[in-house]
Amino acid sequence: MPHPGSSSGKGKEIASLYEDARDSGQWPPYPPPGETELEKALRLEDEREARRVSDAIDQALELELQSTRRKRKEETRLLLLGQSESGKSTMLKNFQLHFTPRAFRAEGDAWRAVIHLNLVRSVNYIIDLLSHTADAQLSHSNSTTYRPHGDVSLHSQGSASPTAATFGQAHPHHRASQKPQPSSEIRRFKLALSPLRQVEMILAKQLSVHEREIHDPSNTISSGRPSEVTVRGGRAWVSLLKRKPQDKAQTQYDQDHAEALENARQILDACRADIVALWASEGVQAGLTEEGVVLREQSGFFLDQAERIASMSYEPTFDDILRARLQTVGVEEHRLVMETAAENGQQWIFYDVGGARGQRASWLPYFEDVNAIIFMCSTAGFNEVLLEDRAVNRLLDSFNLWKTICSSRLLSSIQFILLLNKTDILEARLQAGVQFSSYVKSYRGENDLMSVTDYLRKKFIAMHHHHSPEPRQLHVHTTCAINIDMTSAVLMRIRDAILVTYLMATDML
Ligand SMILES: Nc1nc2c(ncn2[C@@H]2O[C@H](COP(=O)(O)OP(=O)(O)OP(=O)(O)O)[C@@H](O)[C@H]2O)c(=O)[nH]1
Ligand SMILES: [Mg+2]
Repeated sequence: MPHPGSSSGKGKEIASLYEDARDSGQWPPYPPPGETELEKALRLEDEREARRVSDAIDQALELELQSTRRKRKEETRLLLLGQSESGKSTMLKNFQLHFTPRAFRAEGDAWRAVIHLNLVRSVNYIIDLLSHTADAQLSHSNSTTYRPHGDVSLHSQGSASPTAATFGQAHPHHRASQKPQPSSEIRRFKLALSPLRQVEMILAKQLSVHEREIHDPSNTISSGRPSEVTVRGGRAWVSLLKRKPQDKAQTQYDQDHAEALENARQILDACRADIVALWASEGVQAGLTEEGVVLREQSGFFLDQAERIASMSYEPTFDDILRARLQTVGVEEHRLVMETAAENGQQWIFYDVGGARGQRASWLPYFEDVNAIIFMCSTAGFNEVLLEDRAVNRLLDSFNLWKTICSSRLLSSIQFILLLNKTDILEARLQAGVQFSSYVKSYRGENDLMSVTDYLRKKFIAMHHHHSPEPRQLHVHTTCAINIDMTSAVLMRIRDAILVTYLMATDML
């Protein structure tokens, strides 16, 4: 909208004088000493003009504010919060799949490169881990990976609050320090799969992966897992990777890009049999067990489907896309224009944030002006530590984050939705005999999924009650965000809850 004073330089100048005088608390400005009648008449004319310009500015600002408010009322804004890997982006994908299936399907191709990079990084990680003897030993002490014998390092940070949980201390177990040299089998795999280093480089480059992410085996091994995929420039990679090689009207850059990806696919396809053999090898599995690495439970794990995914004809399925891991950096805005009959045309705006500790400061500006918060907690975090701070237990970090979010005054009148996610991993661990009570000392219930999720639900509700500045609605659901059917039932309930808030905000209820 043009500025009311912009057409008149003089008007603007006078308006600014007028503002200065008003800011200094002196209005109307004192007449200059010795003012003649003519000067006085000119001054009064200037003042009238200044007042007119200033009023016009105020009026324009007010109109703009009203229009923004009206527009915002027509949109539903949702903020996804939670620690890294709690499943925020995966939940967003579920929303896209359910409410904007056409747009989401169009992104399928773009996800292929991310899935390929996830797969290739797992392969390169295994080879590095099992062939770097000394580094591999380092990884054992630093790993964030779940260990069946419960030797994840935890810090008890119990507080006097009635909602604080008490976590068990670590029982580090030390292994003998000698480790065999890489076996001839690993050396053979290393040679056969060496072209995958190039594939990793190509994919990282095409996805615009952060430079610090480009492969460094020692970093990867010491983190105890394949490196994360983090892209630069928000969602730009999606539109870039959506283009097909046969598209007309491509720039040279687009063509080079498509060719590079095609190249990567061909190399991957040529290595397919060796990738499958690597993962099927008893020696490799024994080596991973020896290192205490459970890749199957890690984000972006695709080795079980390597045969299908590494093939030249591979098309990502929705299941694959939900399992793909792409770390969020900063805050991404996703505008969903609903395609479903009941919501057709409605706009839902999701703010998907990076959940790692270093990212959390960027959340604050989004606290104002959202209709609801969806807070995600990984229930599987009870025996895991944060990647960015291995001294901190994941569940305890979620508890503390939840308390902070609940106590924020900015959010006091916002609707809260809490999703207790990754229940599939939680259940698998409990069934494997990992005792929840060994990590959460205050837990007295049975070691099964129902009892543990019930405990967590009550704990989070109690914290919400205790820390909220004023009473507020809270909806709690247990989820497995990679399970489309289970999640779709939860989505309907979230949609209903949000719709009620939306109708209330637009004075329709
Ligand atoms: N097994 C299982 N995996 C899940 C579930 N939810 C998410 N994941 C996987 O966990 C990984 C991390 O999920 P994301 O959605 O990327 O996590 P995030 O909260 O967005 O993490 P940041 O972007 O780092 O803040 C992905 O590979 C998902 O496929 C779940 O319920 N069960
Ligand atoms: Mg994310």
